[in-house]
Amino acid sequence: MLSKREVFDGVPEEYLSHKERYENAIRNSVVAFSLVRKMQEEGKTSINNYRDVVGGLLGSSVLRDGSPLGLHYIMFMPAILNQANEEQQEKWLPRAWNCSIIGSYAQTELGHGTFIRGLETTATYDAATKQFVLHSPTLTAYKWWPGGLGQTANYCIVVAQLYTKGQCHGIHSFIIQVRDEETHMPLPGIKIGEIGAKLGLNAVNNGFLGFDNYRIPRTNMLMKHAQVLEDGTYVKSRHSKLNYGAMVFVRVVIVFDMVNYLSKAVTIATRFSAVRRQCQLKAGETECQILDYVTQQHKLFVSIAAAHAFRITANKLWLTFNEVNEQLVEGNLQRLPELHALACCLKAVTTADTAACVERCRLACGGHGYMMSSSLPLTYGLVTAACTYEGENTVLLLQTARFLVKTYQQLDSKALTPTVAYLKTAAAERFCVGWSNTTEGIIRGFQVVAMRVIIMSTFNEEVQEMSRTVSPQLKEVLHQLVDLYCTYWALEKLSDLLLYTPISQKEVESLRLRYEETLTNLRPNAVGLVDAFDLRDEMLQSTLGSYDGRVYERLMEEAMKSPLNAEPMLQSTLGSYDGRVYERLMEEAMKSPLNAEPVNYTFHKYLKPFMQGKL
Ligand SMILES: CC/C=C\C/C=C\C/C=C\C/C=C/C(=O)SCCNC(=O)CCNC(=O)[C@H](O)C(C)(C)COP(=O)(O)OP(=O)(O)OC[C@H]1O[C@@H](n2cnc3c(N)ncnc32)[C@H](O)[C@@H]1OP(=O)(O)O
Ligand SMILES: Cc1cc2nc3c(=O)[nH]c(=O)nc-3n(C[C@H](O)[C@H](O)[C@H](O)COP(=O)(O)OP(=O)(O)OC[C@H]3O[C@@H](n4cnc5c(N)ncnc54)[C@H](O)[C@@H]3O)c2cc1C
Repeated sequence: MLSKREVFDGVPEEYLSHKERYENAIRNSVVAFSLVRKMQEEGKTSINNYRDVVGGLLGSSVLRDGSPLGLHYIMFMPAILNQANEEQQEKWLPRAWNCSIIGSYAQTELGHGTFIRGLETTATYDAATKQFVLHSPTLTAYKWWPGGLGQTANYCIVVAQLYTKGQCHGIHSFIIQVRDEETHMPLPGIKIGEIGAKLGLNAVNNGFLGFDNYRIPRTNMLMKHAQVLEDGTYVKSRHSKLNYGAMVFVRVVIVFDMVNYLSKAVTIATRFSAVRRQCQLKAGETECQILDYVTQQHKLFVSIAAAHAFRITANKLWLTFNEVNEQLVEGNLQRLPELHALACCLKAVTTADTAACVERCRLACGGHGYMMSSSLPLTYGLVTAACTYEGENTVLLLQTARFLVKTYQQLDSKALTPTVAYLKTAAAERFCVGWSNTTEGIIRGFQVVAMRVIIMSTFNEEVQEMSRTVSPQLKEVLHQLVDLYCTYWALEKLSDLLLYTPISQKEVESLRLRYEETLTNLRPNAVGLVDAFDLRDEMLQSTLGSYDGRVYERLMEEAMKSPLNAEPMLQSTLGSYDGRVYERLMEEAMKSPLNAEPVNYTFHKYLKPFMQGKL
């Protein structure tokens, strides 16, 4: 539906100013998200399954550099679902869902992003008026980063330190109106604006927000988990981290988002590598497709495998997320730490790997990959941001490490949840079982090393399962992809395997050979494998990656869109296509600075005195 809309054509965004980009992004987002609303009206989507539609839309590249409405769907609504009680959901969700209000999520401040217990914004309860007073006591207390907050949102979820009866109860969430619903002017007591240009996501309208003793009704505190009663009494949540649920949701969604971007980047780079020819193996021979070089295959093929591995893992994570949430509704909090550790780890590993793979895809396209029109630089800007937002990756990995260490310490006393059951066998097998260069052997090795084992074993299990129903040819290719993913990471993480498993030098050598053989075996199917991601040209938006392979024609067409090329390249008064020779000669003549004034000053100073014989 979207690809039929002409609204996405026009001047490439790179040539627009920062302000024009924002205006363009609003125009395009309104077209895109009005389709979501239409689908909702036609019963094709509902609030319960909009992750696919909205996630697909944001990750599709139709909105190339992000959207100022993204946070409304990805965080504002999930935060209401996760943290508002039933009454509050009834009040706010219908308005949010039909976009009669647009929201953002304001947690991070100038001074604190990671350490959220250190946030400085205060929400102090005034029992006399039954209101909370929101205040930013310092510059570092200003909210900084929230997507869409600059000029777009009129509401947002604000995370602030809750004070009641003189006591601080830690951070809680509040729904806050920041702009007038009619005029869109910031409300008194609200200081709001946009934070400025960034490496990427420049259409997202990230904002800042400060409060000057700004009052909101008591009922605007999101009270699903903890409450403040009318007299100011504080009622604790069952678990202090239940308030972090929206972050867990977004971390899960980000894993799906990485699948989109990785498939896109590797489709572009693989198709380009099939078109591009460079160098002769023997003098006089046709130049080779660069896709035939084993070094090029090494750059690209692991991304094809990783895209499948991440998709399968994301689906499994989504199932776990829903299972644990159902248990939470029933009051069972047992698997919350496991879900948190899983979401942290998978968000961190998939964003870091995707960013590295997208950059490899860009390098694999040589100079042309450096062009904005290839879509690879923008894609890199989008995925590298995900390494930082929604929890900086190192910090998230430390959260997972904390969970693993804790679990390891309780190996003998506690039953292990499914995702960490491997720790028991790994602990027992360390150095006891020999190394084996098979997929299962590598997975067993990684169980000891405990990195990426979740992703690897899930990928392997799912492919084993699929193999029962697919053709023998497809089965073979799927197994090659699993093999490639496992051998690639075994070679990348050799130091860990050498340190913690009995892998020998000979086995490393044969692993390397096996890896190269798998690359060669996959080569004939490489283009077919990326075609199978089924990404339309309108989504790829790349000069290098289109299905028809017209790489060079598209590069030239795009170059001609540069405003610098708007003037005729011939730059000749005599040779223009329209034949307006004399008019052009006159137009050019009028550009002479000497024609800017009717009489030049030298006439009066030199020429006239000279002509009158006075000089
Ligand atoms: C399709 C579209 C896809 C993508 C979106 C596209 C565009 C959107 C772009 C950007 C959106 C970005 C939004 C944001 O960035 S919003 C801000 C996000 N901010 C963060 O993520 C902050 C990161 N920091 C934290 O999460 C926490 O502060 C941290 C977990 C690091 C520490 O929390 P805290 O200090 O409160 O806890 P600790 O004392 O360290 O731990 C105590 C205990 O609690 C456990 N814990 C922590 N978090 C959770 C949780 N969420 N659930 C369950 N348990 C949790 C922790 O492990 C400790 O456990 P234990 O060891 O047992 O004591
Ligand atoms: C594009 C983008 C969009 C965003 N959108 C939003 C939004 O909509 N709403 C919102 O509220 N926020 C948003 N954010 C903010 C984002 O959530 C934070 O930037 C992120 O959580 C990281 O926090 P920080 O910037 O404070 O980094 P810092 O925590 O200052 O990190 C700096 C360095 O310190 C290290 N570090 C910090 N703590 C530790 C530790 N305990 N141990 C070891 N190392 C540590 C980190 O690993 C990192 O190397 C966005 C950010 C970006 C980039």
